[in-house]
Amino acid sequence: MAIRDVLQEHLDTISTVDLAIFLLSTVLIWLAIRKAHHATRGPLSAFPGPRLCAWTDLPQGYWKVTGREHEIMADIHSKYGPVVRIGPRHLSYIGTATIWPEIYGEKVGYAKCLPKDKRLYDLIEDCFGWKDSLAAAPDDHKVIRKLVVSSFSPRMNVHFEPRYKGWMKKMVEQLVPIAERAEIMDLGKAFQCVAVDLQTDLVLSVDAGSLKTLDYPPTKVVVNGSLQGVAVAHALRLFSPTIGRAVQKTIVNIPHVRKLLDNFAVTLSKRIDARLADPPPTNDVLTEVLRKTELSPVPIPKDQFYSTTKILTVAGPEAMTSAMNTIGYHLFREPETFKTLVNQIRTRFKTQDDLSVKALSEMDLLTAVIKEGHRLYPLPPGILPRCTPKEGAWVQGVWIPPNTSLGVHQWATYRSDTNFHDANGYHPERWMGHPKFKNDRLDCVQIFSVGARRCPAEIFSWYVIRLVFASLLLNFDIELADEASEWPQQKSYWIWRTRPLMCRIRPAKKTVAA
Ligand code: HEM
Repeated sequence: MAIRDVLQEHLDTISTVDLAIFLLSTVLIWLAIRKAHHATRGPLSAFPGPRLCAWTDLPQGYWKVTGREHEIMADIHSKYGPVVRIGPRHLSYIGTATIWPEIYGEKVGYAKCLPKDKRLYDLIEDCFGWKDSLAAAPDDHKVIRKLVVSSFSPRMNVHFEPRYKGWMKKMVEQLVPIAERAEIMDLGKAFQCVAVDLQTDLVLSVDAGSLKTLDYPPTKVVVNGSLQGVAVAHALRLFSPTIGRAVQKTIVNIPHVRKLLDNFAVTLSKRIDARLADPPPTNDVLTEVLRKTELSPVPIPKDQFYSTTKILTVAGPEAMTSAMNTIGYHLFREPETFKTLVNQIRTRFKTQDDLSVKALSEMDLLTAVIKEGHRLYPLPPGILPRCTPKEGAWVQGVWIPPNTSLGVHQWATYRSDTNFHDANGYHPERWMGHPKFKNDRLDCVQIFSVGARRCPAEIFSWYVIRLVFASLLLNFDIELADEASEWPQQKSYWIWRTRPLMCRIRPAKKTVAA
């Protein structure tokens, strides 16, 4: 019998359902073999890591949702080494002075910077519809960034110094009555309020009025309320960008959530419109942004201009507050460092008016305290993910295949014993050349990132953080309250969900007994 006849005979006896099951099984088996090959023999199989992570992004997604991803990743790095495979297409690195520029720096010229991993960065655009510089694609980013960098130049910081000092005075005035009653308060509120008011004034010449109430502004409610949702959306996008986006769209369109997000965006838009209609007598950041917009050889779309202005008034204060919380918490719980710094400040400056950005930048202990705080609770604690392009990329002499998400894990880097002596301990003296810490790799700390997409407001942040702490220590005696004992247990959902920083404040004595 010819082969054709045999096949014909069998096909006649196979039902359509059997055929469908057969085809489906074949596809599933083929997919399973492909997955197994990618997990165990693919180009990333040479990297160590938890076995399940080579097969699926589920563990990584789960860690993100728990809010404890930072600690889990530090454990994973100490078990598997400096480069770990944390997903089928994900690598996490312990940062060093050379790894940072390799992943985040310009490779050859600007265009060769690794693009951001959209699975995280598109989340913001999909929530608010903002096309800001954080999430912008490389070409758009090039244009948007020019709008903001000059606003934070050293020259502009000198121009803005009287404004900074004005806001410090207002913060102190608001805290004086509380100190006179020796009350316990959440000092995090003072950090948040001064950051929001100062920044809104700087960008839009508007008084946001937060310090007047000394309470968290409405933006904080939106940010804190959405953090875990953002982590869930991110986790789903790792698993499947399409499903993740669909679920996120469903959530943000729940009427209550939509209203909250829209109110948030509309309030900001109205503030920008009001400022545009009524220019202030002295230049603010928007003056600079408008000037750059007019000079730009490429027309800047209106939505990009608004989004950029919005991100400056929202992302900045959030980052500053988070940084000041961690710097404060660690400083206030170390009596020796605290007393030494207080005495230095009260000896050098007699009144609030004496504080100047230049003089403060010469105070080594203050600088060290800020750096050590940044190191212990970096923002963000996790990875700023980048993605390899279609031709792949070379990192540390190893070829990484296309569409691999990779980045430096900040928390794991800064808590690694390979980089720091007593990595989990608080030692500002490591930044002051103390011999005990001579082997510390201080240059692996890049809290503001590096390369074309690093933070444009680094100098500004330094100025303001120094002024805030000097103002507090000059005017108040501060003590951590028992209620602050749980502060370190705060969770991270890409950024920190900060816990209250409960402190008792009193009017300052002249110097503090050593
Ligand atoms: C201690 C405070 C701050 C820290 C630790 C910090 C950290 C960072 C980091 C790590 C990035 C890179 C993000 C990425 O690669 O996705 C970044 C970007 C950015 N930061 Fe900051 N930042 C701080 C304060 C501020 C302030 C006060 C402002 C606003 C005035 C600001 C505005 C921005 C903007 C606009 C970007 C996007 C830059 C770009 O894409 O070109 N930051 N920041």
